[in-house]
Order: sequence, then structure tokens, then C-alpha cells
Amino acid sequence: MLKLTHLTKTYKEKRIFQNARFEAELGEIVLLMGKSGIGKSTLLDIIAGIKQYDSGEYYYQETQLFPENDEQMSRFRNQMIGYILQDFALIDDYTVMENIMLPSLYNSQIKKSTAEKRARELANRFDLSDVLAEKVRKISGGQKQRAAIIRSLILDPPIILADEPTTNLDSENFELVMRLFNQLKQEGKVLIIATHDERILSIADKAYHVVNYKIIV
Ligand SMILES: Nc1ncnc2c1ncn2[C@@H]1O[C@H](COP(=O)(O)OP(=O)(O)OP(=O)(O)O)[C@@H](O)[C@H]1O
Repeated sequence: MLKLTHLTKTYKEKRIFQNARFEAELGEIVLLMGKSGIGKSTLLDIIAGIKQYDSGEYYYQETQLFPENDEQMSRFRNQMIGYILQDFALIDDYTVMENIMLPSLYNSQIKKSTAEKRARELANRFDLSDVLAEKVRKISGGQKQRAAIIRSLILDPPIILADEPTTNLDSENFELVMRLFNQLKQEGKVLIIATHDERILSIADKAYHVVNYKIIV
């Protein structure tokens, strides 16, 4: 279980969360909805340990996480989190395969050959096999989105964070991603998805909305 309580976050004078609470269980697909600029990406970044918050308590399973503890947080991030970022954060001059393999470079627990096999299987499933050797700058927006999704799964993490993961997908790839998300849920992972895409509601266990600095169901 992943839990944040009494969460308060401000950027300079701008309040984002005030005594907010967020909870997600393993095996759940949880949506994070709400107006643009309301704090959805900020919450994902807090969960990933990329952003600090002013106060609050953060637990994963029985362990309390302290964002100011860089060593604890980077271990947690590397081992537990797959993050599909809104702008994909791919490196244009690297090939699709090199981008997908990036997380495995920072993780000594997975063999390169295992990661590569998983990359090829996922690429095959997402119709990306033909562009694995292409530089990212040469592929389409939808292909970039699928590459970013595959990269987040390469280490098989239990927590998947996704920021608007379906924006660039046509209906065929949208369906593929929905099936994949459902499968990840069946495997017992938790998916936390910030989105405006109401089509995803059909596979969600819970939809949170950010309203008045709180995160409510
Ligand atoms: N590093 C920062 N410094 C100052 N303000 C920030 C920073 N990052 C985000 N903000 C502001 O905080 C608010 C919440 O941003 P956030 O990106 O979390 O919203 P969002 O709900 O994900 O929006 P969108 O749906 O448009 O992606 C916005 O008003 C944004 O401008």
C-alpha cells in the first residue's frame, strides 16, 4: 500500500495541497483527475520522490519514506517506480532501444540480457520492433509515447506512474495500452495515472480529483 497523509505543498506563494491524503493499493488502477494546473503532476513527482513537500507523511508498505533522504529515495525510485512522463523525456540522439534500456544502466539487480529480452517482447507487442534501431528524433509522437511506456516497465517495478499516457495514441494503440494496464493490475502492480482522458475511467478502480487543495474520490 502507498499512502500520503497530511500532505502540504506550496510553490513560493502558490498553495497546491493542504492537509491532503492519498492512498493506493497494490493491484489497483487509480486515476488522478482535475483541472489543468491543479497539481496532478506535482503529486506524481512527490510519489516518485522527485519533488519535496512542506509537510506530511509518506509510507510504502510498512516503510516510512523521507524525501530529504536522497539515498533512501533514489533506491525506492530505482527499484519500485516506473514513471511515464508527460513529455516522454526520451533522448533524441539515442536509439529507441538505448532509451528503453536506460533504467537498466542504473540498476545492478537486472541482467542486461533480461532487460533486452523484455524490451524486445514489449516492442513487439506495441508494434515498435521496426524502429528499435532508429534515433528517437526520427519517430512519431505516438511511437515516442509507446517507447516511454515500455521504458517505464523495463525493470518490472510494482508502482507505475503515468502523466497523460494516452494523449498521442490512436484508438488501436489506446486499446493496447488499456489491455497492458489491466494486465499489470492483474500482476498486482499499482498504476497511478494523471489524465484528462475519460476513456480510462472504464478500467479504473478509483478516480481521485484534486479540488480545494485536497485529493478526493
Ligand atoms: N517548479 C515549480 N515552481 C513553481 N510553480 C510550479 C512548479 N511546478 C508547477 N508549478 C505550478 O503548480 C501548479 C500545479 O502544476 P502541475 O503541473 O502539478 O499541474 P497539473 O494538474 O499536472 O497540470 P496539467 O494537467 O496542465 O499537466 C501549476 O499552477 C504550475 O504552474
